[in-house]
Amino acid sequence: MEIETTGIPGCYVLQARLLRDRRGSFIKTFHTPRFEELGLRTDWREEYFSASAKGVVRGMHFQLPPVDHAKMVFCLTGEVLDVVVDLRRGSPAFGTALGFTLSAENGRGLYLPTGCAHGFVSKAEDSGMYYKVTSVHAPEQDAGIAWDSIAFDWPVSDPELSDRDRRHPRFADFETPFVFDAAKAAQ
Ligand SMILES: Cc1cn([C@H]2C[C@H](O)[C@@H](COP(=O)(O)OP(=O)(O)O[C@H]3O[C@@H](C)C(=O)[C@@H](O)[C@H]3O)O2)c(=O)[nH]c1=O
Repeated sequence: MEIETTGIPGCYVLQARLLRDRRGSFIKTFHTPRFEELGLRTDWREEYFSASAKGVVRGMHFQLPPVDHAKMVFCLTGEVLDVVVDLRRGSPAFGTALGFTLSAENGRGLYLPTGCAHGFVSKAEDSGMYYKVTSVHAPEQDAGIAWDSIAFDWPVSDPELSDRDRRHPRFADFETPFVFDAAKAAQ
């Protein structure tokens, strides 16, 4: 596993080693000693996956304090354009939205620190997204901002959305509780 920095402090592209043989491929998505070496969190509390049809948008999601969490995501089937927005007041990247193509083919994942919103658009007929998060699901603190209220040029204009995702506040109206701490950017 190698990591690449992004324009959002503490948010990293995870480049897993993709091993191929005549049966198919093998990708390791998490290795405790390697994550510790890289200064990333290893205290994952839940994992889950979802499948999305082409053109579906999910997001932009995060959990509110005190049950906010770091998150890591990989795309196991299909392909997504994965999107991250920095919601941390005082961050040099506050409000910055970045997109990353994740697929089983490229073996790329994303590590998001606390204080970032996450979403994606599915670019394939069946995109499977796999997550780990550092706190358990808390429905009351499970929050979001509207996918189309961020500074990001989505490749879709009228995507399939959940009812919940239609109701999120706009980024400009969201009073963020997250504060940037440079010493803990990846936490
Ligand atoms: C996220 C989550 C949802 N659920 C339930 C709530 C609901 O009935 C059903 C589907 O939930 P959602 O509509 O929130 O699923 P979804 O829109 O796929 O939510 C996901 O979106 C992406 C962008 C993320 O970043 C993830 O962390 C997660 O928030 O699953 C849980 O029971 N536990 C969980 O951890």
